[in-house]
Amino acid sequence: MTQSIAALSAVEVDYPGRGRALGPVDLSLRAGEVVALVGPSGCGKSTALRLLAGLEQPTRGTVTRAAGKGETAVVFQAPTLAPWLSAQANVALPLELAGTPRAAAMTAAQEALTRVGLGEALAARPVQLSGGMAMRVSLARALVTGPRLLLLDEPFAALDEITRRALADDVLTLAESLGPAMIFVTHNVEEAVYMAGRVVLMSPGPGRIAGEVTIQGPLVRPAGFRTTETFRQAVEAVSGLLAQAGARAA
Ligand SMILES: Nc1ncnc2c1ncn2[C@@H]1O[C@H](COP(=O)(O)OP(=O)(O)OP(=O)(O)O)[C@@H](O)[C@H]1O
Repeated sequence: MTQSIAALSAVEVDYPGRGRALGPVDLSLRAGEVVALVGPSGCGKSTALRLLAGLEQPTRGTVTRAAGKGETAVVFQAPTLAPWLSAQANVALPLELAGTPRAAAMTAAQEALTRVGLGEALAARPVQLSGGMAMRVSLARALVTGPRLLLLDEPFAALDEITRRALADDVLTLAESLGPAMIFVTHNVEEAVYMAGRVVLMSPGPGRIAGEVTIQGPLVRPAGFRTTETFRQAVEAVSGLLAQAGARAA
């Protein structure tokens, strides 16, 4: 059986004054797999991601993480780049903080930026970057340390459709060559089905796993995948489950 990189077992989260926000939830991420987390607003997707990242502890239940802190990378919707640093220095930062000498960190950052198509924008400051470029820098910064686990919280939500689609392909190509287990939150059903081998649906009140849809096919999707019957059926299945989860939320 493929190794579990991170797992939630019978996990529950209570927030003071709010009661149970999440659980019980069981969710396991295997090495090299791409999982999408979809569900109505407030159903606990970000909380589940923070637990898997080790950024938050559950009230009850167990979080198992084979990927250590230094092997886990998180990308948020807002790129959170340091405005006073160049793109290259931003990407080099996590390596430098981990003790890599500056010259080696800058070389690795150049390679990572080249991989995401920004080899010509090394010296650019964040203010000079478009939203899509800033997200690419964020991705390069997340991947430069060679994480075993990559978590993305609505990474493309602020971007236009064409940029989203280009980035989706880039992320899959990078995931294929670098091999981290990847889990991302999205509100976009087509994006979830396109990018993930497994779409996990959550329902609110408290947040639970409401269902799961597996999508066959290679990690890097072939041209025209969005027009295939496999894609259409998976979108229909996820949309059906999402409607049920939403009805429970209403
Ligand atoms: N630190 C906190 N204190 C109190 N309540 C919280 C805290 N963090 C999250 N919550 C609550 O827990 C529930 C789950 O929140 P979470 O952000 O995980 O949901 P989500 O599915 O990611 O939502 P969205 O899609 O809107 O981003 C929500 O009702 C939220 O208000």
